[in-house]
Amino acid sequence: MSEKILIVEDEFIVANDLRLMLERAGYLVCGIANSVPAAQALLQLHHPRLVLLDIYLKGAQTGIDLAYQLADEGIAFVYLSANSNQGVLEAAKATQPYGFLVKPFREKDVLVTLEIARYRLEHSLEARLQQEARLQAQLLELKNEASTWEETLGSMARILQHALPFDYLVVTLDRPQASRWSSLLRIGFDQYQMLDARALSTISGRSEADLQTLYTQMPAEAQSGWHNGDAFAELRQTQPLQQFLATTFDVAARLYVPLPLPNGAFRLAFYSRTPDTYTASHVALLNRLRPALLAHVTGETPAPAVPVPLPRPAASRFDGIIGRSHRLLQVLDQVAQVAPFDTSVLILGESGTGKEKIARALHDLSPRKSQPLVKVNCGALPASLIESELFGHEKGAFTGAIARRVGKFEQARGGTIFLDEIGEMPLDMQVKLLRVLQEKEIERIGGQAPISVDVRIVAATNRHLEKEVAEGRFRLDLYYRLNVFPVTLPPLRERKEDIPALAHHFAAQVTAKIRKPFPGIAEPMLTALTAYDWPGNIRELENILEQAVILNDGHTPLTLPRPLGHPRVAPSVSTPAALPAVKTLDDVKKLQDDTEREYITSVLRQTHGRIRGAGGAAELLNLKPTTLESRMARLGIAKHQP
Ligand SMILES: Nc1ncnc2c1ncn2[C@@H]1O[C@H](COP(=O)(O)OP(=O)(O)OP(=O)(O)O)[C@@H](O)[C@H]1O
Repeated sequence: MSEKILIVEDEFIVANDLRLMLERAGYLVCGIANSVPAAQALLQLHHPRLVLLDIYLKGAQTGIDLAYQLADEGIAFVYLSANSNQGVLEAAKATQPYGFLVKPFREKDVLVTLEIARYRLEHSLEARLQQEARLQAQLLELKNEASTWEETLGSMARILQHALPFDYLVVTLDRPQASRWSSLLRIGFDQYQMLDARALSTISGRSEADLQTLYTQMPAEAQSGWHNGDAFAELRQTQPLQQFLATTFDVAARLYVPLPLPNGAFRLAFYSRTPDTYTASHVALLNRLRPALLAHVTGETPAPAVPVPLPRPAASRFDGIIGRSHRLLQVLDQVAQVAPFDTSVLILGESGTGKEKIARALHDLSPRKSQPLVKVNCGALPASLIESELFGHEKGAFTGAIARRVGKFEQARGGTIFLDEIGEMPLDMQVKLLRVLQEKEIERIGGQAPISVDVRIVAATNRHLEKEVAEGRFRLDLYYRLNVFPVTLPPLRERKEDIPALAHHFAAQVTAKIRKPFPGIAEPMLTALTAYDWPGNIRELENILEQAVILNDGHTPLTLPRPLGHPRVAPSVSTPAALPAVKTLDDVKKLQDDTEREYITSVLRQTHGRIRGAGGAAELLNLKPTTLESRMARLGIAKHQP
């Protein structure tokens, strides 16, 4: 093996124990450092690929300070820590370590954690190199496309976005005769709006001349650099352009890279609304891409006088995923980034945030898209069935195994398996799953020989997996294997700007399904939807819209079917997927009437038959009492009973 490893630990006895342990396992320990400067010197000398890193060290700097440097240099690191407080753990976690070992450690845990770290390093390195090669090729291709300066910039933005996130980009081309600048605002996945001084003036209310001055009189910085969060807030105090961009586009971080040309420079300034977006690795990436980025600069054509919206790519890569909030776009960027590779992906997020939808998008964007995507709901399977469900069984393997059964892993061969609710998987199955991940082989129950399977694993959970690990319900080694590429879906309350588009989407979907006109959504309903916190996330929103459509008369805009946050009073209204087969218009009408009758009856049951007044059924249903009464008459609901 002879993998080089550095130990950064200030307790000599601990460090020495580790050294012996690692050497026994075949690692090459290239040194022991007890402080950050000592570690930096050894890093320069030996270039190890792995570092075991204590948090508290001799001197002022901690292991967390060193971790940022290690991450930038692509060196895998595993923290060694005694039980630290929550704040320190949070700070350590933010550096995205490859593993965590809590003192005192068992030899087995150290070796397993290091093995996982190596696996993750190889996979992330491989993925990074492949991604860079792809970026280079795509940027170089731009040179061959005959297009305007605007189109070239738009394509460049699209190519860079997934490796280098931004919400706004300013590109300046300095030439001895003149300088020119262009700017792009991200308005959707793969969609950008070109903004020149005139467009910016419309948005901000400042004069065009003013803006021209602001953009052109920025001192040209010679050095690359980035300002995140507080550092950007400080920069705003001294640079009026940054102040303008922060207030106009709500940006909170900036990355700046000047790329020198033989006579001039090509300058890129990326801005993000997420305060901690940029790192040295982004600067390094842009410098590596420099030849490809500059290749098209010389082939520019003059800009048209009027700003043009950039053309939309023919088909969005995320059809059916509604929303363009900054938080959702970040997730889609990650998905686009990881989709082409075989890397395992762990999708995290509260219930109903769209984890399954993202898993499908991931599969559809991958080279496996023409092969099956097989879903397994680990939470819904009894422990006794899960093994046979996943791996299959041979005829006669156990009582009741009357025929051979092919498991989900085999069904997914060449494709993707989506392990939903992975946090619910029993511990003994977790061991077997780990084996599949390591060996890429499964064994049918009662089978004679292992069967090799080429399957990409996408798992999802709404549980806090680290807590599950801490409480002994989830294996640490499996967690690290699955957590190679985590994607976290934000809850709906953190991206409220997506609510109106989602509401329209669901209403249109249900009306089309039950062939009812869609008269739009009333403004007060939209306001209430946006104000609400959505504990059930998108699924809850979808249900509300479905109920609103069913109760709607087909002419007046949709109104809330019940006060939001009010517990559902009707027996569950079926989701569109579960609607019975609807073949004729009469079926549609009957279905609508049945659902409406059921719903109104259950509300009346809750109000003990009271229609009018505060807390009455009419108020709960957001209807006029007279409207409710006439609906009840039509549906044959007696007033006094339900
Ligand atoms: N961005 C989106 N655009 C349109 N529909 C969405 C979006 N996100 C989720 N949905 C819809 O919301 C519903 C819930 O999504 P999904 O089942 O993917 O959530 P989940 O996080 O997997 O839920 P759970 O944790 O309960 O399994 C589905 O009907 C899905 O189609």
